This record gives sequence, C-alpha cells and structure tokens, in this order.
Amino acid sequence: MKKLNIAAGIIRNTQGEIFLTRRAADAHMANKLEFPGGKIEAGETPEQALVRELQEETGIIATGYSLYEACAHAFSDRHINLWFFIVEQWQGEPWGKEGQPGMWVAQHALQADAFPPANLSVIERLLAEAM
Ligand SMILES: Nc1nc2c([nH]c(=O)n2[C@@H]2O[C@H](COP(=O)(O)OP(=O)(O)OP(=O)(O)O)[C@@H](O)[C@H]2O)c(=O)[nH]1
Ligand SMILES: [Mg+2]
Repeated sequence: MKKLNIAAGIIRNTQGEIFLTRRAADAHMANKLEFPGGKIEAGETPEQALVRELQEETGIIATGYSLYEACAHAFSDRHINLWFFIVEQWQGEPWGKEGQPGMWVAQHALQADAFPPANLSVIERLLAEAM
C-alpha cells in the first residue's frame, strides 16, 4: 500500500475567506476542491514542504502559518497522513499557478462533500469556528 505524507495550506485572508483549488480531472480525487499542497519529500519537515508546495502551486511565499490539524486517512489504494496548516501571512497573491482553477470561499460556506473524504474533520472544525 502506498504511504503518503502531505502538507496543505488553509490560506485565509482578513475577510475570513479561504483560497481553494480544484484538482485536475485526471488526478487522484479528480475534480475535488482542495487546500493547495502536496507530498512531503524525504528530508523535509512538514513546514518546509508547505512553503515549497504553496510556492509551486499558488505562487505565494508563506511567512506566517501554524499547524491546525493532523490526520490520517486510508483510501482503497493508499494511506495518507495530512498536515493542515492555517496560513495567514504571505507575500504575493495566490492563484492557480499550475493551471488549476482557484477561488476564494467564505469559511462558513465550505462544503465537506466537495473535498476528498480525508478533509471531513478539518472542514467540520473550520465550519464550527467560522465567524
Ligand atoms: N493538496 C491536498 N491534497 C489532499 C487534500 N486532501 C486529500 O485527501 N489530499 C490527497 O493528498 C494527496 C496530495 O497529493 P498531491 O497530488 O497534491 O501531491 P503533489 O502536489 O506532490 O503532486 P504531484 O504528485 O503531482 O507532484 C492526494 O492523494 C490527494 O488526493 C487536500 O486538501 N489538499
Ligand atoms: Mg498538490
């Protein structure tokens, strides 16, 4: 079974909106919304992977972030450990740098079923804590 460690950024602006991207039609969890991020490479900390992935996928340099939730999820073909960070300070403006659609969504309007199943608990917590 494939084992993956993933760092993802919950990029939140001062209006309480979160930047989401839509996964490609040919990717694992095709067309689902996601928090930008990706695989933690050998020798990287989750924080280092977060900063690198956000730069690659959204063009921002994350400068202020903190771990929000860590969780594990077993899909039929892979086991993933996910580290979700809240990112509230960055340089630049996030966009779908790899061609993926990007959008700002109010935290209270997030919908769990638009995300991969591994995101359920973090979405529920974000909804409960939304202003
Ligand atoms: N980025 C991200 N991945 C997630 C989330 N939730 C979730 O289950 N995943 C899963 O975690 C894995 C992330 O891998 P990825 O495809 O983003 O990895 P990557 O950016 O390194 O891509 P690459 O393999 O093309 O280099 C996928 O299996 C994806 O389905 C999420 O909110 N954000
Ligand atoms: Mg990715």
